[in-house]
Amino acid sequence: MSDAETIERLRRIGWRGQALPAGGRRLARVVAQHRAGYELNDGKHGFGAQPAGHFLKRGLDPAERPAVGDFVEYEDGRPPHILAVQPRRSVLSRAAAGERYERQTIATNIDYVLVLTGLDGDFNPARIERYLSLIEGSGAQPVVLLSKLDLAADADARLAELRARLPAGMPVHAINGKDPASVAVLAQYLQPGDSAVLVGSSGAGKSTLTNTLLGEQRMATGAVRGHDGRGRHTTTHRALLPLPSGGCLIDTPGMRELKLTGEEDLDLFADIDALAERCRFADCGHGSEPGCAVQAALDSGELSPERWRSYLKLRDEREEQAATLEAKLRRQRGGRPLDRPHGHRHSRERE
Ligand SMILES: Nc1nc2c(ncn2[C@@H]2O[C@H](COP(=O)(O)OP(=O)(O)OP(=O)(O)O)[C@@H](O)[C@H]2O)c(=O)[nH]1
Ligand SMILES: [Zn+2]
Repeated sequence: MSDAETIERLRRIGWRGQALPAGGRRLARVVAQHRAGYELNDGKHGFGAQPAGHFLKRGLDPAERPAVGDFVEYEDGRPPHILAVQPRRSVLSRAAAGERYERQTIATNIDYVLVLTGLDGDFNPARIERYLSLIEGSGAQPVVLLSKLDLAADADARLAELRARLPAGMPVHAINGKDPASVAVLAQYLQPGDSAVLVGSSGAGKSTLTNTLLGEQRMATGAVRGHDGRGRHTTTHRALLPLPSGGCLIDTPGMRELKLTGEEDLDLFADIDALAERCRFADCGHGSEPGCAVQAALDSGELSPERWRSYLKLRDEREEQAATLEAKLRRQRGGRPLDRPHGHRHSRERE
């Protein structure tokens, strides 16, 4: 196969690089990560691969290991070996829930994160804001999608509520995930070379929307879920799905259970931060302090009470999460605080 053909094939699965690697190395995208190794796709075939030894070294920052979405250079063999990870254009990550403090990479090289919420009982603006804060800083663009438009009597009110809460300019689309005409509005995020992930709680309609985008029945949906009818997880694989519109969808069950990392910026609430800078006291608690710009904005209606409450909730959640992570890390280091190098232990303890 010619280089031009290879490049064309890789572009189809989201590669944005210019030159193919030299020295007999090939390129493919990581579509799944298992305990036993990786699954790669080169735009034509899926195949298993192992990471080269240097990726397994203890003490290596987990962020440097190959992750779903990565374009990797590999060497053919039995099995093929991943030798290098190409620079990433975006990284979605969260705090790992495990023993040690680690940032877990959920997916890389994602252009759009489609945050899907049903306009039914699933509808929860606070949860949408949490997703958005997870995406903040990743390099990917969030898009808010509301499914089950066909079932919702109060869709307009819910849309208005949501738009009032979200930052201006945040794309929001209400769709019927079962209807190709309704879903067509998403083509702008799924153009050739684009990579998107679909996140949202179980039953929100991720598989349904994926099927409509694919134009075929590729994934098991809740409709064929069988006896319990409660919408338990049915999607058991991760995959890279090239779409007819030219983009591709990466399916990452890892994002389903959302956890804040304690590291996110609260950039979503930049307007509130700007307000707080106008408070008379730099350490204003925005309660009953004199000259509090936040309270003044609440009084004048410039800041809505809902938005202020979500800000406080998100901030508390983030602080709690950060404290948990810090406690974990401290336990792991034998009780020493975070930034204390081993050699300074005795002198610091006398302080
Ligand atoms: N009427 C209507 N039903 C929908 C829509 N989207 C999803 N559904 C239904 O909602 C149920 C759950 O949809 P799924 O696509 O399985 O949800 P999911 O997010 O993939 O769920 P998990 O696989 O558990 O994560 C199914 O019965 C779908 O048919 C929609 O836009 N309109
Ligand atoms: Zn204040």
